[in-house]
Amino acid sequence: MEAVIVNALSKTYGQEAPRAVDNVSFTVSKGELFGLIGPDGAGKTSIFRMLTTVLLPDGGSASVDGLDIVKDYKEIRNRVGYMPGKFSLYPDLSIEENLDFFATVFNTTVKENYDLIKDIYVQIEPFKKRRAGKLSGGMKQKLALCCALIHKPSVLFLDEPTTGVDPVSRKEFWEMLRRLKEQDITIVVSTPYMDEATLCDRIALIQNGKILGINTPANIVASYPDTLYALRAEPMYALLQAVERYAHTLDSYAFGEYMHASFTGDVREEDVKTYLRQQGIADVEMKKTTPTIEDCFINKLKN
Ligand SMILES: Nc1ncnc2c1ncn2[C@@H]1O[C@H](COP(=O)(O)OP(=O)(O)OP(=O)(O)O)[C@@H](O)[C@H]1O
Repeated sequence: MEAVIVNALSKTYGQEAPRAVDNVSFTVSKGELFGLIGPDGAGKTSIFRMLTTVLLPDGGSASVDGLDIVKDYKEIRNRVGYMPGKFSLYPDLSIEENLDFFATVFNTTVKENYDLIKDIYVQIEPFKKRRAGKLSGGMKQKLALCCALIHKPSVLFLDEPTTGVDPVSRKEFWEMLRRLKEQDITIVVSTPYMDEATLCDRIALIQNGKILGINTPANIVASYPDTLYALRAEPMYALLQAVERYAHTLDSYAFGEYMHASFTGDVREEDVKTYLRQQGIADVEMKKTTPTIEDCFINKLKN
């Protein structure tokens, strides 16, 4: 069964502006962990806001848990949990006061649904008297997740939950999401971190309000159309410029301590190295590399 159905959803802010969300369609199955992957301004937040009924679409339709986001907005609000990208807690309330507050808003108690948040809450419980404004990024994020879960939603929307959080807390957070998924909660999560994309069951790559592709991370990587190389030489900027100038280069960009590049099919590794030697770049390390989601994203943007 589909937990979320999005059909040609659109949103424009103001008359002159380009569409922030442009004819977006996708579905999310019950119990699926679905990722919206895209850079700042891609339209992720606008999609979340429409699906959680805090923003009206101006085109298309969508349903969550079988309910229409416009007609059934009141009922949807009881069924979804929403963790907005920006800090959503009350900084002057303590951890336990924040949680109690969210439970009360939804006519429930922390006790009633404690099982659902237990794993996460025990990690911040020692600090339960501390004000939310004084918590570390990772702790705030755990508390925000508890608050979004406390009314036992069937669909959880998490907008960039790990932005600005340290790597260890990010890893823990994704482990928590996998455990929630086992409890049959459908999760739609957005992230600008490409490495997190691989942790989703399926992802939608999104840019300028449009979906560039939807598939499992493995299938997205498998559908990368060219042979991708990682190259390195000293100095890197000379290598980058030389590869960019090369007539047979399809795509080239810096990637960590390497650069990534793809070439037209008729070019062999030796040809590239010969060309680079002619350009005065001798000691080139060049190897085939498996594309990451980020490479796939860059490739789709170009085509
Ligand atoms: N209230 C608003 N008024 C005008 N334009 C807006 C408004 N909210 C968003 N936009 C514009 O709509 C586009 C999509 O923004 P949105 O916040 O949905 O993207 P995003 O992928 O969530 O990015 P971010 O992580 O920066 O929030 C952007 O160009 C943004 O400037």
